[in-house]
Amino acid sequence: MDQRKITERVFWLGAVDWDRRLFDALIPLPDGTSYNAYLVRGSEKTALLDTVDPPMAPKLLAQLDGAQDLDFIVSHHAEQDHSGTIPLVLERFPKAKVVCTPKAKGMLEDLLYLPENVFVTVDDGDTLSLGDRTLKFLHTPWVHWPETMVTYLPEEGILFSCDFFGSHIASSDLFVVDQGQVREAFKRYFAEIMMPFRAVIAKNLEKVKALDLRMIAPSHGQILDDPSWIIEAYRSWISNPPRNLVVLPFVSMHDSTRRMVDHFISALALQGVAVEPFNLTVADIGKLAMALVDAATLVVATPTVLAGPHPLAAYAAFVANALRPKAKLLSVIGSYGWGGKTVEMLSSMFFNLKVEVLDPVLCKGLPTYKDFEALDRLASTIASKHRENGFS
Ligand SMILES: Cc1cc2nc3c(=O)[nH]c(=O)nc-3n(C[C@H](O)[C@H](O)[C@H](O)COP(=O)(O)O)c2cc1C
Repeated sequence: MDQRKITERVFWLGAVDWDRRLFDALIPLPDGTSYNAYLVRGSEKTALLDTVDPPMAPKLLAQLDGAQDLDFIVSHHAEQDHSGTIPLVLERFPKAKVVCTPKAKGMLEDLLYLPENVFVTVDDGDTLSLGDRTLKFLHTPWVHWPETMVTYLPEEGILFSCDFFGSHIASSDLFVVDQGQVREAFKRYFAEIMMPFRAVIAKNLEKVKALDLRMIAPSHGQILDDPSWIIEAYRSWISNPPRNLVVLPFVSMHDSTRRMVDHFISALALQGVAVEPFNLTVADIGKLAMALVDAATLVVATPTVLAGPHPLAAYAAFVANALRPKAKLLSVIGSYGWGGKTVEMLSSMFFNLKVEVLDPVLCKGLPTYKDFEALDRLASTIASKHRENGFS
């Protein structure tokens, strides 16, 4: 992809990664992704905002072929998918200065071996004149690392938001064309990357809302030329009360837990509670994260294996705890053969969540009618607690 003009003074550079299917060695990318860099050409100075993931460096460098000068490389975020090509850009433009927060400076030194003398650090609210264009830097610590910032271009009303408002989408459309189509990608990104920092994101959302905003240009996915809907979507994901929904990650080796899960899904449905089950042997962990954005209740279903939960259930519990969803209720169901500490071990893994732990339902071997009755009671308890709390 060649560089693309956004306005007379602002250009998209970067790479569309159509084939990538896994991010951070963890996150599934069903739609690929992009690494967006932006070039702002003022009447006197030129700035490149972020770079690309190192395997894509040749694409960015080719887009910079023929560029006369580059005065600044703004690094919003030290993670290598945005910063990793800074050393190569500096080789091409040795006089360029790297503009970042004081915290990012240390991190870029650590992560990229950048020497101290290439940096200009900026405080929250600082501006940098490029002549007839101005870069205003807004610190956004913990969106989603401690060193992050965003850049506002007041003359154009553009916010270069880096990972904030990002989405993993590979597309030839520079701008969002169909909000309905891309909403899930934005939600997936929020769930996987931003949800653990909800309180901080809420504050930064207020900062962004105060700007005269015509465009949000993130570092992954498409540019938003109608920023209002994504700001409202973020607000709802952060602040809306949880929904009348149970997220049910499960695993079963010999069908006993599976039979409990099937019964429990029906029992919840009969009580008017929505359920999203995730078979952990095949589940897309991004979809699980998205469901956790909304769910009022999390129930983990697992057999006992070597005295504790099945490792896949432990993995799902670890991820759910790390994402810090707004769930208010938690329980465990599953089957065992002779004994173990499955419930104790799983419950102790949710130390980040402020949840009420409901009585577990464990059965020996295959579930009997008594176990199904216990599952009915658990479903009924969940339904009434959802009703009492007004989760709809
Ligand atoms: C590798 C393995 C390890 C197991 N370890 C335990 C254990 O430590 N304690 C226990 O009570 N049952 C243990 N079991 C038995 C299972 O928990 C039991 O068969 C259960 O009913 C399986 O549920 P499932 O049909 O949903 O897979 C183990 C089973 C397997 C295959």
